[in-house]
Amino acid sequence: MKHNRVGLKYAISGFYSALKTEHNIKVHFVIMFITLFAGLLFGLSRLEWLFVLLAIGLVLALELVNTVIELITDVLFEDKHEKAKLIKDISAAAVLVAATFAALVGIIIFLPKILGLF
Ligand SMILES: Nc1ncnc2c1ncn2[C@@H]1O[C@H](COP(=O)(O)OP(=O)(O)OP(=O)(O)O)[C@@H](O)[C@H]1O
Repeated sequence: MKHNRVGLKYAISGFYSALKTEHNIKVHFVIMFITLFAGLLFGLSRLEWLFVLLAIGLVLALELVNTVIELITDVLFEDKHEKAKLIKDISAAAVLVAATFAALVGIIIFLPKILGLF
């Protein structure tokens, strides 16, 4: 139990470090808060919340993994290297796929509600 608490402390510390140093994570964090606020404002259904939360969690988790992959790549390849480029570009592509899915979820759920306001 104590071990779990210590693990959680390190995980939260890792999250703060990533948030402080990674611009993309900051941007996704701001988008997350705006989306959650909009969700509360529009009174999303249980199913809509499920998709929104899944999409947000997927993007944030992949951003964190992408950050780790970038860090490891920088340690392994100090100079320019074809493989380093490939690793970073594919890792960034994984985030892009999740972010695109999240944007689609956002459009499908929020667009009809926003249009309904007019
Ligand atoms: N060691 C390297 N060798 C070859 N290409 C590299 C190397 N490091 C980065 N690149 C290329 O430059 C791009 C930008 O890399 P950079 O390290 O500047 O930013 P990042 O760490 O991928 O992203 P960010 O810092 O914006 O979160 C990478 O996606 C990759 O295409």
